[in-house]
Amino acid sequence: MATPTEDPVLEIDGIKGEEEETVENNKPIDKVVGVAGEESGQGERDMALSAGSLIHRSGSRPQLDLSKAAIQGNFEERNPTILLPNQSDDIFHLALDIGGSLIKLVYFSRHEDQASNDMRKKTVKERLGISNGNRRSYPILGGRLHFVKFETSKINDCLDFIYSKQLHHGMDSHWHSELPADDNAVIKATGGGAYKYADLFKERLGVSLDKEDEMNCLVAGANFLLKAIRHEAFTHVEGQKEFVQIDHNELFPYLLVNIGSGVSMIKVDGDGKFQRVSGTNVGGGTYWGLGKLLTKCKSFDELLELSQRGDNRTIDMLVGDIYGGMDYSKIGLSASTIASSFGKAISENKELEDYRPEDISLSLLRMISYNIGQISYLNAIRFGIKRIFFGGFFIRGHAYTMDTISFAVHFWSKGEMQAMFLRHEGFLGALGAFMSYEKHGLDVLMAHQLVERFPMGAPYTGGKIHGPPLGDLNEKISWMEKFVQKGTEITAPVPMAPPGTTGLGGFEVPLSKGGILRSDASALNVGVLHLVPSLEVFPLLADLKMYEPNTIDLSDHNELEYWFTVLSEHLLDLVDKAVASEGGTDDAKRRGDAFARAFSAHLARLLEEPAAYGKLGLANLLELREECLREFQFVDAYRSIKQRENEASLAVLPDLLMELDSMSEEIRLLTLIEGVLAANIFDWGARACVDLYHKGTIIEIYRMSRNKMQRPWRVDDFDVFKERMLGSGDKKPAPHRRALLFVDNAGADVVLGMLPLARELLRRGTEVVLVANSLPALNDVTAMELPDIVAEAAKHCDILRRAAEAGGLLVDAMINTLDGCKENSCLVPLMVVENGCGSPCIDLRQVSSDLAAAAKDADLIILEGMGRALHTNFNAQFKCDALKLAMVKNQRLAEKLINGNIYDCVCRYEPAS
Ligand SMILES: CC(C)(COP(=O)(O)O)[C@@H](O)C(=O)NCCC(=O)O
Ligand SMILES: [Mn+2]
Repeated sequence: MATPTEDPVLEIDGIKGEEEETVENNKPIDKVVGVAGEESGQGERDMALSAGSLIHRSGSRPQLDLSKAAIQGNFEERNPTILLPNQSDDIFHLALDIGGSLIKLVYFSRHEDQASNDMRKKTVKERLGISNGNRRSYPILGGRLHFVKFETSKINDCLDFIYSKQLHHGMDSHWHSELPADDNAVIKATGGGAYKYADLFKERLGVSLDKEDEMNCLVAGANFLLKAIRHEAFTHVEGQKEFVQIDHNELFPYLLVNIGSGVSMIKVDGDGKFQRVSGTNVGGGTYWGLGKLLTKCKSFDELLELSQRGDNRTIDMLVGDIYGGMDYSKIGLSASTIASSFGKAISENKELEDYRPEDISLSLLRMISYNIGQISYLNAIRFGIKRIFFGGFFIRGHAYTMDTISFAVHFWSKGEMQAMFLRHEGFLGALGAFMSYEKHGLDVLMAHQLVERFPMGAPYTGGKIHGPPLGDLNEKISWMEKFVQKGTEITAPVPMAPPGTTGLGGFEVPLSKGGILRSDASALNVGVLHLVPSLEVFPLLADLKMYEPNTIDLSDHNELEYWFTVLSEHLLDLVDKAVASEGGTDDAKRRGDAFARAFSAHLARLLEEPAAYGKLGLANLLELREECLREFQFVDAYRSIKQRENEASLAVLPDLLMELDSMSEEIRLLTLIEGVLAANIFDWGARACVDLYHKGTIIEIYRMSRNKMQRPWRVDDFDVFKERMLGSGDKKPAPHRRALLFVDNAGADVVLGMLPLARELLRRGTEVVLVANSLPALNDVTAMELPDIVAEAAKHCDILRRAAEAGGLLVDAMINTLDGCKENSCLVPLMVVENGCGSPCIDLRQVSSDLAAAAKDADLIILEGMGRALHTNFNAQFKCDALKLAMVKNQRLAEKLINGNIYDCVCRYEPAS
């Protein structure tokens, strides 16, 4: 049996961390499930202990209040501190939904970081007018919300799990094991099991279950998910998932159909405003109960799997059976319509044993799903509701079930209504129970503060615990090694029954494609939700509703296959670099191997079902790769390459600056833009460029690239840009107030390309903010690395030095400034902010609050590189002037996007719209 994963996690954290919650080094009452004292857990605990004395405590029940949460951190921190100004005391940990077949857990854990004390960042913040408001000055808070499920029949495993993580205690005893457990500990719980198992919880864990109304919880959970998670709802028609963007203002009313053992139909009119308008006793329990009796199946999933090989025509009475093979066209029924589920069994002289269990299961599944779809439709009609969301563990991500329900809704509504499903369908109740704590703060969070990630395990196990929790990375790797053997079965497309056996012969025909039906029926397609209260929408987007970051939509299968091949081919080289970056040790090699397996498995899964992880664009794939590297603790695979290229480029920078200074303004501007485009060739993420590096030194390649810069470029708006910058004739336009320069790669790209351009803007009186990644991605320069690079460059350039001083980038110089050198206050500053991401691309719906603050006074943005200006944001429209600069380092992209060739350049200038 595979080891466990607890996958869907809401992380309340500046930048993500490890997915697995750590396990405390506590002694068990009876049996500990988990790994004691593993490294990260101990670290987390130690930090918590040392900071504990700073936290104000009271005797009241611990609560979590995320309202007005804001990040407080510095460039050096991996997990910047989040301050919760309204967080009064401690936090509460756990909420449960104990259903007939599954127990769902939502629990919160938090970890601490040191407070930020970075002078450099503080000054930049002051410059940018970012205030810390009324934040309290204790060093907290980051955390995660985890989602886990167990089979109810294995409730003891669940209790062990809760015990091993000490989830049943408030934070005090969790982090201070010497403190006595809280005798009055109460856990919010919903579902029938909250009553049934209350005594067991008291007996085993000494906690009381505080029962929450199930409907209340379902609605609260659904409302939260539908408002806060971008790709939560989807339609499922003929095997195809389509994500539906729900406008918050148009969400209500909707019909929530929760299909558990029985079925509830709830009309939802708002937060806390709902009415159970109907239901049916024919639900998941009926399918499983009857199915068990009729087929001797041992589990729900086994029964579901059987249905995939079934042919219901052998047992259902079809219209054609009654009408001699003819349609009953007068009332619109085709011969293949089910006239009566199981109806054939009356007329045939057969016993139960004469029917195939597969056929019985399919007939049952169709009977129940159609029936639920039909009753839901009738209720929607009754209340004039257009949208129906289906949830509950009956569905469990099973394609055929969803298709059947969708078909029924479509059929009866004559296409007027669409069934929709929820990716986190199984956790509605538990999430709602969590939200019933007095102050949980989740409801103030918005879509842009949630980032969904897909750590290994999540897509396959859907948060299901199969054994003790994964403790440390080592265990995860062992699990990966086992997983990969099994994973070949899991990830490879499931061989299906020939067409006609599953879909044909029914109540009209939902044409599910065979290959899309999966045998692992519990695939919920849920990832990990990181909750990052500090993220904001980039305020300069012209129209958020119209904004789509991805230029390449991978729903075109050819495109998908092409990019998958590119990424697969790149994998070996990447693993080499990653392993080398960690000293090439045996441990690094093992992790490298695990990373390669994990990433390949992701690719295989996505190739099989591109919508498995939500809406998929190229940017998501590139980010997935970076996240996967981090999951296996490769912090910065290109670290030494970046250093080497920085050094080489800094060495030639003074000569370049001298050369530039000898030019006229016009020629200089052109040379600067050429320089940016030419230096963008240093891209370790592009196959063609990596091959180039074997053929020459950095400086040789740079020269070659510069010499090839012939205008016109493939996209060439330089003249319009020049006019805006320099004017024409006597007209001298005012300089931009502030420019945001989204920089790309380390080395020549930033040092010989973007820095000289920044210098030119500074010289003209424009404030410059260099916007760089928060976390490493390929050879992209990070915000943490930039100040040193700028400081080095400033040694050879007065303009850069003074601007960097004014922007607080040079710490020593800044101290002088503080000592009384007033002169600097009138200088134009050069600053650095982090963008909030760790990917070669950028989704401007989710950027750091620092960047959002810096954007407020900006009237020019310059996006540089393939990732930021082409793969994403090529079509983005801005409220201010925008310049997009990139060299296209991929032949196919060049053909598709600009009808050109590899190494062609893009200089797209778009004045404020
Ligand atoms: C990963 C990248 C977007 C990085 O490009 P950059 O933003 O550094 O210009 C780019 O290298 C890329 O799309 N690479 C994959 C395509 C290829 O190897 O041809
Ligand atoms: Mn890059």
